[in-house]
Amino acid sequence: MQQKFSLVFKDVAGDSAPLTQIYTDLYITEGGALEVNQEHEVRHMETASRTPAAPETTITCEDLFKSDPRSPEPIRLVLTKGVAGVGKTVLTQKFSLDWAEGRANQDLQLLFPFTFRQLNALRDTQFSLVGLLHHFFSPSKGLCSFHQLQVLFILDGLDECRLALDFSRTWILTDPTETVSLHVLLVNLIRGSLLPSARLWITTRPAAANQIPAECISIVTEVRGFTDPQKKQYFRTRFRDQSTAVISHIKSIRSLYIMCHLPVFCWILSTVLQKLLEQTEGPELPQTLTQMYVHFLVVQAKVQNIKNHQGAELHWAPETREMVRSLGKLAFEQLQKGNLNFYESDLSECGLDTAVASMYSGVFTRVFREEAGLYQDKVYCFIHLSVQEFLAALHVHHTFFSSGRNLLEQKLHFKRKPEVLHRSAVDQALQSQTGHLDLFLRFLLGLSVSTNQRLLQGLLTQTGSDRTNQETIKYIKQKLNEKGLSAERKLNLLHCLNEMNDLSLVKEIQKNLRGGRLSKRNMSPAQWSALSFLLLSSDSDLEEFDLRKYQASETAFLGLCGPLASVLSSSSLTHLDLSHNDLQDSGVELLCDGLKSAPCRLLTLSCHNCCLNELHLEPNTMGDVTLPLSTSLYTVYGLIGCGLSPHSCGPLASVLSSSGLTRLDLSHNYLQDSGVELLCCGLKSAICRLETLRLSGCLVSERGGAALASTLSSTSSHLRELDLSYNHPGPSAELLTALRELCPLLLDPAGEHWLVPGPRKYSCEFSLDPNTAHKYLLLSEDNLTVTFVKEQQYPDHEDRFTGMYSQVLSCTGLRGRCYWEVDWNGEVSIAVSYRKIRRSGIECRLGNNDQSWSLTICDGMYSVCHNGKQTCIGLFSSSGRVGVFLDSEAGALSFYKVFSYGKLFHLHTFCSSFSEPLFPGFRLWPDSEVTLVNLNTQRPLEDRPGH
Ligand SMILES: Nc1ncnc2c1ncn2[C@@H]1O[C@H](COP(=O)(O)OP(=O)(O)OP(=O)(O)O)[C@@H](O)[C@H]1O
Repeated sequence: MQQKFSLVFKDVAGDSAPLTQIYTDLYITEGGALEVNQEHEVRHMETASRTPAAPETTITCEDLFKSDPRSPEPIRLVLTKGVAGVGKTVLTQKFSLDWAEGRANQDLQLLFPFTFRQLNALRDTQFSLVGLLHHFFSPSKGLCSFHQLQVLFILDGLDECRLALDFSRTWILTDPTETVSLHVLLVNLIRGSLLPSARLWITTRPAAANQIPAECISIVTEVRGFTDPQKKQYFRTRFRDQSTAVISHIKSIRSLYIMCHLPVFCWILSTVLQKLLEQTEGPELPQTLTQMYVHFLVVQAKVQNIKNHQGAELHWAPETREMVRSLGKLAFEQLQKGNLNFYESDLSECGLDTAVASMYSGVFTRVFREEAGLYQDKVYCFIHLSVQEFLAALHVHHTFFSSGRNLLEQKLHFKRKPEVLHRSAVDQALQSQTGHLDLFLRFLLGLSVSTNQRLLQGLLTQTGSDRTNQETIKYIKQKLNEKGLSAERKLNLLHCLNEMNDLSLVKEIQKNLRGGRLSKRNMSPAQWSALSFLLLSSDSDLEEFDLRKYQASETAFLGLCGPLASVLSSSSLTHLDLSHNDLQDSGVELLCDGLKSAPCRLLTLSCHNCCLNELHLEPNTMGDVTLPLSTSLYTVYGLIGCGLSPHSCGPLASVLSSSGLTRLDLSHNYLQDSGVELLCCGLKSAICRLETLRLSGCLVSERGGAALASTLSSTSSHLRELDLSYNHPGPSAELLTALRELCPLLLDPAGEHWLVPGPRKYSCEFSLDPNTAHKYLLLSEDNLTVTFVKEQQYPDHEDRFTGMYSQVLSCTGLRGRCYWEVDWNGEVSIAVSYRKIRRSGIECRLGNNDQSWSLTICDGMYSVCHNGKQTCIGLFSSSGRVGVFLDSEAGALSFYKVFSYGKLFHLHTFCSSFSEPLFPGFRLWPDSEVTLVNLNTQRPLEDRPGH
């Protein structure tokens, strides 16, 4: 075993290196459901990159079989899944070598590593378990009883298994000496009928994981590839002195850096870079995905030529050219059929005879590999699906430009215009539900770039200059503006433009972002997609995107929902704060696409004050796929709602119990007891990872409080922080208080009066301060109304506003949660301000400095302003009522339009950390008036004249 696993391939020439020297630690997580993965591995990898999501439990190779002290069950079967090339095989080799060399897992007395490829070759042979072990492991001869021994079987690559593992119909076998078909033997070993005390470790790509019945599996782990530090470690080991320059080059090209998440890509990239660095000083390093694969192919060809022509550095010798073309044909034809593994018959269909194929696999060891089937079929595959897609694109490109035949449409064209081929490729890729042609398209378009064609001179026919690609670029941009395309497909089109070196869309967006604005422009769908592309490929790690920085208007926000959905589904964005936004159904629908996607790694979702009054959850439509969060958030303006209906809350519990969400802020929403009870079902699940739950002001009373208390006392709860302030838990508060040690708790203020929907329950009273009133303002006797009048004679006072702005402040500074309403007439600013605001000069204008925030209504036009930055909201009416809600601790100041029947329409929310008490204040223009409404005694608005 030491001999077998101590060396791994180091480079394309077939040189090996010690595994212990090359091996870089992998990021492995514990948990995760079985899933059917229809995603392409490369896209999956792009999505799974960036920083690992925080609360995942990582596990080391040594601890795989260590039982959880809380669980009495020993670990019998570990299922490790991971996409192609993520390092599963290398991991099992490292495990075996560490064991064989006495470094780890020494409690095991016997270890039998198998690959399913090896077993496939014996699929028609009958074996007993003992016989099988004797067949593969000669030192085990003479061994026929395992009962007293700690034994581990490793079965690598379940996805390649060609044996029919039928767990429901295979009869029970318990005798390790009884000879049976191999599939019977394996089924019984896996389900524990045969050698129940033996441990098993099965590795698989995700798509095949569900072949093993859940009841047979003790734990599921996932190899996630390299984290950023691990990527760097890999390149440090590979490049030593040159590693700093190599790492900084790779980091500068985001798409390549992201791909290095996958060890097999690190290997491909290292191979290319190593050769380029050896050949020239200061070489031009690959900038796009196509360029990297082109270099990879060139490196292989050179190695081949050097072997065949005694070191002469021919670029494309005729036999190499033929070889690449035949492989391209095979790649394309099998890609169309969806095949990743091929047999001799497949090769001969492509005109490749097996002897030639063996030669190819011997030479192109790291492009194409032949698996050693002992007696049966030989199996061939490309080292990674992306290599197959690249060669397939090469074949389609070459066929079109050399013969005029468009293989995608089976049509012959006399004029070989690139756009004709490209259009059909774009159309076909866009029609795919699964995106199976996305990468193929990227390569095909990348191959049209002249620098790539120059590198392949002698293999490819030149197709003209980059100018001939303009038609294709125009077509892609046109597609990006069309309706009905999924965010994923759009993103791929952006990648295609990148491969074609067209950065015009992205540059437009960068210009907008630099200008700090997204709202002023009416952005096209293509530009919104470009924004999401930019967000995903930005050099800085995207954990947080603060839309507020760009002053997005409501329309801008809705426009962003689509891109955000694709960001969610294809990045590891971990925190999303949508608080104080009018999501609207259409925006929500778009966002949900992203929230539902399996790779979404969202941990924190804040919907603080989103007027979220019903959480409606759709049933999981994707079988076993783990849905991190599949909510549809329905927005209703005003905080009057209908509460969570029981049927819609059941699925919420299941979402919580299948997601890694750690923080959920549902404050100021209308959840009620029934909603909270259902939420608790999810919280109690062993998988739920929620640590912080904010339910402040959610109309929770005793029943909800009791449900939360019982959840907190359950062993599986991870909750470490619960905010139940502004609710009425009643006697259940005592139960909750008793659990403070387990989970810090915010219960105060509490009381029945908080069980009223909407912010009016936070209403506060204050009056205006005559000493602050400008000389054109007259206060009523009770200091609750202010009117613009002719000049008044007021005594001088240091607090009085003087100069050109007719303003007044309240007597009282406010903190915490406060709500007030004002009736206004004419043209006014409704504002809050720190006390220290200046009282004269341009600086004192409410909203025009960093100490005040205002809503101004002039000519029926509403606008908000802080620190001189004004944003228009829209046209409404020339008189009416405005509600103001301040939650200084949450850092939110919201303005609402109040309709005559009491409903609130959210206008705007300022988010800021308010460091001092805020004084309500007003600015009035001629013929205007403002009255503070006493919310306790007021008559309904419609009873009064003028409304
Ligand atoms: N831990 C590691 N350290 C260094 N290189 C690694 C590591 N894991 C994998 N590699 C590199 O990646 C290549 C692919 O890895 P491996 O064959 O283990 O992937 P896999 O997950 O088994 O893929 P598949 O599902 O296609 O069989 C290896 O040949 C090796 O070059």
